[in-house]
Amino acid sequence: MSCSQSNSVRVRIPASTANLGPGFDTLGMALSLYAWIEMKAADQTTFHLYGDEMKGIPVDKSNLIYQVAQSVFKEAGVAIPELEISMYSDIPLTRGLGSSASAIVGALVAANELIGARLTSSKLFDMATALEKHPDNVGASLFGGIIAASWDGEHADYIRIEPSSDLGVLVAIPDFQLSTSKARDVLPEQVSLTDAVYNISRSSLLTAAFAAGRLDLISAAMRDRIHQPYRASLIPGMSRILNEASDHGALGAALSGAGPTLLALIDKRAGMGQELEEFLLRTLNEHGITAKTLWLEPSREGVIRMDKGTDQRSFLDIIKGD
Ligand SMILES: Nc1ncnc2c1ncn2[C@@H]1O[C@H](COP(=O)(O)OP(=O)(O)OP(=O)(O)O)[C@@H](O)[C@H]1O
Ligand SMILES: N[C@@H](CCO)C(=O)O
Repeated sequence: MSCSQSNSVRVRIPASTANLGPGFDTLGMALSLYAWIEMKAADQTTFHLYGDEMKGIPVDKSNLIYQVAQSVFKEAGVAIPELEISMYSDIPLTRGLGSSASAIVGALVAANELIGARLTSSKLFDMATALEKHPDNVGASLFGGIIAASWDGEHADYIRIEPSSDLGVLVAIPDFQLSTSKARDVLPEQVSLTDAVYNISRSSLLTAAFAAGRLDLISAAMRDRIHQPYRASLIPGMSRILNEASDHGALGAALSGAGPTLLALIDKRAGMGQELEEFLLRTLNEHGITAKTLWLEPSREGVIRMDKGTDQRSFLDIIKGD
């Protein structure tokens, strides 16, 4: 592989929320919270990880970013065994905001750009979904906006929906981590036909409501019976928040991904919802959970390459300035 040692690729990847209530493993949305990855071929593999969210991430070849990059090179039939990888992230780890998906998507796209974009975005989506095991987080981080996706074990299909410009997002991020595998372990092997129909109807309605910009339907459509009730014991206060968030100004509320973050959607035309924010924090506090809130937007852009076009800043300048 003739890849100049000085060529580097820098990408910005959005966080994501998966499931959006009833759309378990299928409906995701990109969020305006980001991670950045810089990658270049090197003589020896080195890592530069910046920021509090990178604590505990391995800095050897077992690192997820390195491993994913190598899978791209293998798929494309090229060899770049040694890499210099820099990463900064504002996406909290293991909280239900798609940190693993952002790392996978960033690594896939950076590695693919490094070799001249030999793999298609559809191939990258399939590889990302195979790694993450479900398409909702990775689809949102790749393509931005709202993603409805399905996965047959080999190929992922998706439709991207442009989020309404009136849609705002409030997340309450508890001060504890909950791994996706632990949150999946509490789910039942089977659900009843009644619960399946309950979810299919709401997930279909929610997808159509997003596509049509019908924010008034979100409250009814965001209810779920196949994952949130089973995960409630892992997040004290969650059931009350999901049941009562609409009384405090939310269009709807859901567990974000596998949790523990809770997400509420709002109509920005109605104001920024201080009462809603206080309700979320107070309810979690009453259940012994401390949390921080963030006001976010849907991210219309998915992963983007930052070293093209206007942005010529160094990686460290991005960390300081963005
Ligand atoms: N930048 C990174 N580099 C290496 N590993 C990472 C990185 N970001 C995340 N990971 C791995 O992913 C794990 C978190 O994945 P997990 O699926 O449990 O949570 P999440 O992706 O934050 O949330 P969710 O999937 O529910 O939205 C971390 O514990 C870490 O092992
Ligand atoms: N759809 C996944 C998202 C977490 O990665 C779940 O809820 O388990």
